[in-house]
Amino acid sequence: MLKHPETKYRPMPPVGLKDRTWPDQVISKPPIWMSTDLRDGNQALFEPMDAQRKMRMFKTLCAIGIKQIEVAFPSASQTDFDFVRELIEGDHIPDDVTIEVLTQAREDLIRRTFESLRGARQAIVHVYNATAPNFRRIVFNVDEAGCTQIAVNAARLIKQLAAERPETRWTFQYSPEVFSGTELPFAASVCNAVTAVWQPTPENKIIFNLPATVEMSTPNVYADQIEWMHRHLDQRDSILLSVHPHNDRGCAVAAAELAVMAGADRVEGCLFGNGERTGNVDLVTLALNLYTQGIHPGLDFSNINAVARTVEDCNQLPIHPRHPYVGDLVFTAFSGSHQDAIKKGFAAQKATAIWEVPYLPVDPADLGRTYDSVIRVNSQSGKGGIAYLLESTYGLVMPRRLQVEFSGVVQRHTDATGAEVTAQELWAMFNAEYVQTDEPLRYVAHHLNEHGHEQGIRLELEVDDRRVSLRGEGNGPIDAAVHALHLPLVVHSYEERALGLGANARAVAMVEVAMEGMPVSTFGVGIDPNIVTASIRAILSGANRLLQHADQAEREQLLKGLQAKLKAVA
Ligand SMILES: CC(=O)SCCNC(=O)CCNC(=O)[C@H](O)C(C)(C)COP(=O)(O)OP(=O)(O)OC[C@H]1O[C@@H](n2cnc3c(N)ncnc32)[C@H](O)[C@@H]1OP(=O)(O)O
Ligand SMILES: CC(C)C(=O)C(=O)O
Ligand SMILES: [Mg+2]
Repeated sequence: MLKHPETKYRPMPPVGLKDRTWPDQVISKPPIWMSTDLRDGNQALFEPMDAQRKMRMFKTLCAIGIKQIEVAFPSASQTDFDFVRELIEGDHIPDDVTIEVLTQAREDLIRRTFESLRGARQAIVHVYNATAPNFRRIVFNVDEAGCTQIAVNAARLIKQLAAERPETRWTFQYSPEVFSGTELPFAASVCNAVTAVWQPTPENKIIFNLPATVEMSTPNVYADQIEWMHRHLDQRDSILLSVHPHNDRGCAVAAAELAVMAGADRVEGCLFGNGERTGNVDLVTLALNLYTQGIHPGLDFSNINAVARTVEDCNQLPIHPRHPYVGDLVFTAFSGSHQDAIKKGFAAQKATAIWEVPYLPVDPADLGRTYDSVIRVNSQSGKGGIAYLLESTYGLVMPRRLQVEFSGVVQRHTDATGAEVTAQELWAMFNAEYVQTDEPLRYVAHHLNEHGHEQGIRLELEVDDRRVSLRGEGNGPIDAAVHALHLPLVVHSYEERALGLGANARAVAMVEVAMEGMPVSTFGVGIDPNIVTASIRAILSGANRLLQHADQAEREQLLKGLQAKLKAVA
């Protein structure tokens, strides 16, 4: 990079529109959408779409609800010409959709363009010539008058050829290419010269499309340019003002939005921002930005994944995983505090209509996306995400302190592997850590019996591979089981819940236990179709985990009572 970029690059001068009104405008309705996926998008591909892919893209655009579709540059290639013919002759164009075609402002190309449209019910003929000073000087070698003449001659020819084909309902469109780099008074004067030829009326409007062929400025400058044109075009009420932002500076979406605030009626762009270089403005993002403001864009993205896969197939280009609204990762939270807030947000959302889930600007379900992949767990995650995945996938609702304890187990795993953990892996870890913990005490069976006012239990266990039978009494089965174990076990908390529904439902019991004389407490979990069995298994799980965490001396001390009992029953 240069030490002094000012020796090579010039800043974009401001427009100087002191009384601009666009900053105070609020977009309250969608613009007219025009898709140029099949033209600007198509011309920017490694391999332009073949006829089959073009048709697939066209049908997708129609299904989404786009009513103006630039389908080809018919004079550029036989494929494009034939595609227009196929659309018309095959009657593939819905009545409420208007196809559009692009041509340079050259007589032979314009004639061929009209040829491609023979028999169309309605069509937009779009003609362009570059108006920026470097193009006038370098590409065309004409002065301002010469440049205007190119546009005017083309406009005249288009008007004449349209008049010869009254069976088609024609709309005329003119683009001063590289408008973003054109002096505004000159851009307006070329457009006004074209208006004088086409003589539009409010009932029969023409389209002036003002492209940021190359995005050269901050979006506010583009908005000023559009507002300036909005004020200086002749017969503004007979003109649809269109914008066509490219994304060279990464601001095309913002530029389009500000341009609509500045007076644009129509936006040209491509799905997911395909197009020359860094792309045309992304129509999907624009539409869904409106949607999240409570304004229906008039386009249907209720199955956005299907649209994305089709577009990827047609363009043979992948969509970035972080692309707004559609990327694989945009409804995914990795970090703990985000996961926690999203989990709480989904729970709170059940009680309110207005979308308020933190960190998610849109309900994924509105776009046909599921909550399944909302939360992912890696080393940046906390208890919230883990709890959400286990709850949403397996119906396991953990008490808060168990969430904290288990997240430590997961954290050790993710720190060691560096990898993301799926819900299935979390469930396996949870089972291994709690449910299947059967060393040194393994549950075999239990038998309850009444013992006066007390609950009696006979507990069959395997202890260090030895089958034993232990008896205990208490004020309920759990208390009786604790006494039967002859361990200094204290139960701090107990929770039971159902896992699953109906005949397949199982009980999950979660206990927080400690041993007298040991400073730590831990959780034990039991799962069983029978609630008492689940509870006893939970007690054994907790006891085993405490014993596993104890050092040798502690372990011997804790097991003293049980060992004495085992000797006595031997
Ligand atoms: C910003 C955009 O996206 S614009 C659209 C770009 N898309 C395309 O170009 C589609 C593919 N294009 C093509 O296949 C070809 O360019 C064609 C078939 C349209 C024309 O091909 P050619 O006749 O070989 O001309 P070429 O493309 O080289 O254009 C150069 C000539 O056209 C002139 N020209 C370029 N653009 C325009 C225009 N909009 N209006 C009038 N003349 C133009 C140039 O001044 C140059 O004239 P010169 O030969 O007298 O110096
Ligand atoms: C032809 C015009 C509208 C164009 O694609 C551009 O300027 O980017
Ligand atoms: Mg373009």
